[in-house]
Amino acid sequence: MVELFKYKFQLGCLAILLPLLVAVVIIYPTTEPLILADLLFDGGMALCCLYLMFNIEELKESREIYRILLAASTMMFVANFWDFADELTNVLDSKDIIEDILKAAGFLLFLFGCSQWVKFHKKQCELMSRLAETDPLTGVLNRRALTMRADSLLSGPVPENTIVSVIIFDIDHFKQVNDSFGHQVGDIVLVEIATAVKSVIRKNDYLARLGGEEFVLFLYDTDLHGVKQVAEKIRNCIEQLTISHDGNEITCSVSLGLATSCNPIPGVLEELIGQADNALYEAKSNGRNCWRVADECHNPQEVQI
Ligand SMILES: Nc1nc2c(ncn2[C@@H]2O[C@H](COP(=O)(O)OP(=O)(O)OP(=O)(O)O)[C@@H](O)[C@H]2O)c(=O)[nH]1
Repeated sequence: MVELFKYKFQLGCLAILLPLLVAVVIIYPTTEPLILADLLFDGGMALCCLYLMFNIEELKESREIYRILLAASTMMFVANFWDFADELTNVLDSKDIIEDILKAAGFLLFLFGCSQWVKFHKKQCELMSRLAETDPLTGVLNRRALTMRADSLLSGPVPENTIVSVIIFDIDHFKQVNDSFGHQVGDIVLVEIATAVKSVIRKNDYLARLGGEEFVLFLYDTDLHGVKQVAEKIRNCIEQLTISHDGNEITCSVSLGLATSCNPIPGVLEELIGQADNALYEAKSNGRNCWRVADECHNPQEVQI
């Protein structure tokens, strides 16, 4: 009901101003063109400001940015409408200076409000793209964002002989952590593990959470020797990690599957994830807390760095 009233009120305001503008054109056909143009301009500006005022009002957000824009559009509306009424009734001159000051102040405030709005909008866009790209629990990338990043990297010029690799790792017996300490502690463990892994990889390696307790790491320009070193670093750092919570000391281990490709084209990531997943399965069946390489799955070797 309130909404309807407001909508009607808005229409009502427009309905008053529009006929006034029409009246100007009809009643003053002999008016000098410049004065007529001035009248139309002031009336048009008053209408635009009124429209802006109501649109900001309808947002119902009491952010500073909207308050500034609302104040600016109100000032400009009052000044323009006043000017318009002044010219129309020929009361002229007396208050011109006040109208002009109000108009100028409103316009300056409006410009300031617009610049603030651009900054606010930029921040909102950044926040939204961060939310769309990251896993809310651990803050690492989600699978979709990882695929997009890898594909865009590989669709550009890639130097010859570039080798790309993938590591998938999964926390061992994570169900036991949840069952023993609760789901919330399980979440803390996931965050700690993601943080620990981030601390041992390069800045340009992409870490993402595939879901549950499974993570994937995309390594650009990393050959088999390199990916084995990274896998061992991760395995070792998680093995050393102790998470303290409510007097409990929680330790974990991870199993890892590795895959490498010397054909770095868009789409290769999905292929590598599939291969690394098979290798991860091998690592799990071979006692966990170890890594296996996709091509070597049928002839698994012990960790040797
Ligand atoms: N706390 C928490 N637990 C999760 C989340 N996602 C999945 N899980 C749990 O992770 C556990 C995964 O269990 P399983 O798939 O049996 O794997 P596991 O116990 O780690 O055993 P292995 O992988 O074979 O070593 C389940 O208990 C899930 O409920 C999450 O976001 N937070």
